[in-house]
Amino acid sequence: MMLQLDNVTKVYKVGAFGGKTFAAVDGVSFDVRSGEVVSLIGESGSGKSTIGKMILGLTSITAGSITVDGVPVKAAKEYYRHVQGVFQDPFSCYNPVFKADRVFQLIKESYYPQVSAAEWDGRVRSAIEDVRLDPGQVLGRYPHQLSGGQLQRLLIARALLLDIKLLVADEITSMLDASTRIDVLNLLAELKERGLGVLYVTHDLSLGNYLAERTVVLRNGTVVEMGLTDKVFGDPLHPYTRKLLAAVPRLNAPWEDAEPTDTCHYHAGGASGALFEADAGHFVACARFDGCPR
Ligand SMILES: Nc1ncnc2c1ncn2[C@@H]1O[C@H](COP(=O)(O)OP(=O)(O)OP(=O)(O)O)[C@@H](O)[C@H]1O
Repeated sequence: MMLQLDNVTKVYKVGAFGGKTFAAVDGVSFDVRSGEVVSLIGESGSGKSTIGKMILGLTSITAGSITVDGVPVKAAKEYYRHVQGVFQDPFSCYNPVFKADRVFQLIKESYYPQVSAAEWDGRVRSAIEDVRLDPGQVLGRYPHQLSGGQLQRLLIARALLLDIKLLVADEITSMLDASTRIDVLNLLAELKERGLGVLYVTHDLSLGNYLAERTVVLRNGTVVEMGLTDKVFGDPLHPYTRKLLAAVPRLNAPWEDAEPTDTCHYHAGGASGALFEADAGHFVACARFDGCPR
């Protein structure tokens, strides 16, 4: 499986009558392959969710292309058999009027109508066990009777009932407490072992670091740095990445002052810059990277 984003741009119409436009995502290219987690990191508003939504066909692509195994994103049944998303707020994915396990029934009705009820029941139970839940404790319950972590895991189980190759996980741990969060992260790590590709969208660097082989750092809709997580975290080249990584705020020195200001695309005002390959597979956006006195 290969998810490929090629120069992807998303322009929203904004303003009272949609008279103005705003590029939420601007020329983004990266890929995700089978058996790997790629984390997409950026601050609020950097365009992470917009990228996730475009991959899932929930919003249109203004320019560029997104393909999964060469097939362009298509908001159609066959596409969703292989590509699924799980989102931040698990409660919003369930209808409070129905029991939570209705989400499994809906999958059966649209994808596996020929499977007998007994066989389906077995598949549901084993998918629930795969996400380390006890079917006896979660089946037959309403959403409000389950915790956020349980609902989140049920959504992952739902995705597993399909033949998924790519999971887009958008801030899925942000509403969970610390120990449940680690459980869900470990679950994603297991999915990767099974050969799935996972795009892990987060604003939390430590979580991205925990899971991902590769990291893509997004700022204002453009990629400022990407590469192996060890490289991006261990040898961050772009001042923006360094800022994100700086755990301790420099109280008496704004970071802008502490970094070179005249050689870097980021400081030069944020015009979209080309990505330079600074090191094997380690890319950084810097208009004059070669001259950067880092
Ligand atoms: N439907 C829309 N119409 C206009 N602008 C939008 C729309 N959806 C998102 N935006 C804008 O696009 C930018 C990127 O939004 P996006 O939700 O992708 O960011 P994000 O990185 O996922 O942020 P967060 O972490 O807060 O979810 C933001 O400035 C947002 O206000």
